[in-house]
Amino acid sequence: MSKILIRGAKVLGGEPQDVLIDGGLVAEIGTGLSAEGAEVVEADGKVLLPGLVDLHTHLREPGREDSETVLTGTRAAASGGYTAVFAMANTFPVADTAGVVEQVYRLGREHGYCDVQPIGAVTVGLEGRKLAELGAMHESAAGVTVFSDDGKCVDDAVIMRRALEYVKAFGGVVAQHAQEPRLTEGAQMNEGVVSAELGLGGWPAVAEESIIARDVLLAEHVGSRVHICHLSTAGSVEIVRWAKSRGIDVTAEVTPHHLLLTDELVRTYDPVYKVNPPLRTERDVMALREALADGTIDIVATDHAPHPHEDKDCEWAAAAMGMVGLETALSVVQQTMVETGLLDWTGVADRMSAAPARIGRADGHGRPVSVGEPANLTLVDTAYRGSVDPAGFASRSRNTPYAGRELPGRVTHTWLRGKATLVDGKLA
Ligand SMILES: NC(=O)N[C@@H](CC(=O)O)C(=O)O
Repeated sequence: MSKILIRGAKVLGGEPQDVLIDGGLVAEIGTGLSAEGAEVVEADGKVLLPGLVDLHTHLREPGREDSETVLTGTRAAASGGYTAVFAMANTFPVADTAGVVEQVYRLGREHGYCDVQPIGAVTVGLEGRKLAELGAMHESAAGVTVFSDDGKCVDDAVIMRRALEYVKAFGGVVAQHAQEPRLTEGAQMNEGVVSAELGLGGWPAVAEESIIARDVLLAEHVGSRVHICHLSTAGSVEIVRWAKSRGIDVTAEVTPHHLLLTDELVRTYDPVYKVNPPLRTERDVMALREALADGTIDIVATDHAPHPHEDKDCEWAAAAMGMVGLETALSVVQQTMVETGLLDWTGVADRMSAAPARIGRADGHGRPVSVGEPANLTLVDTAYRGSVDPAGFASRSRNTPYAGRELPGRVTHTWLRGKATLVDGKLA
């Protein structure tokens, strides 16, 4: 395996240093390191971060290869600086058996762009009625630790309780998509001033918050760990803050789009802004940013949800929900969290690498950038300014809300165990 010398990189935004990769590991860090026998990458003051880890990605394979595959999704991940992604279970067939999760896991390893850690469904067929074979998925070659019916809420309290009890036995975690189904029947967007004006069915904050409140109490009751997907409201933040102060073992994520965009955008009627949970208000956005900064929200997760154009380029009500996110996540976080002074690069490394790896138990990922650790790394040109051009995406889908928008920062290199997956912004 080749030697690589990354010269003059600001490790986690600190003073420029050289980082030598050898044998798939970080071999040396210092100034004026010898380049003998090594390929040199001039970092020129770019920021070096641990490879990013996404706890919430939709790769769509098997079943919806028209929107994404494990190959195209992991190429998109490498382009965005990711070295590991957790693949959601809402595929066709659903990832509710050892067979399906092993297939997805194996495809990730074969392609080699980014490690794929499958998430197992909580219930058979995501139907919410009967627990899936959680133990068998954990025992399989895929070693599933995270379980989620994402896209659907595990709304039956008894099923949720049983799932929490079951995964406790092997240190797993249930990642809840918090959406009370009856309160969101016919819902099209955030319930508020804009939905009233547009006459679109409202999706109340309480539909999310009531499930989070129930589930942190259930987690406390059974002494298990629960993770809350894509928090979108100020009230959800308050509940998670309260639960953590009580010592409940809860973690939470926020998506880049909920850190930046609001429901005002729905006035365009452009379904690119249609997403689950919906874009909320400015007040919610500010509360989510503060919660990510103070650690109430543990991680940024993309909820990368690719859809083919025929599922998005239609009238609002008929359009699919979701946005792609892997290739723009770090730029949105730079804009909303770093350039606002809410997080430094050490904080970003925690929220986008160390903490998601810890929650999902992704071995070898989210490790500090230090000697002896696996060389899972990403190099970011933080001074770059440019507008987003979806035509350049590695993802098979183009449903980004940022087309034509200027965002800061660009990932130039990604290394997975010392092997380059992205070089000068181009996939290896
Ligand atoms: N986040 C989304 O808007 N969409 C997700 C599923 C979901 O959470 O509804 C998808 O799979 O497309």
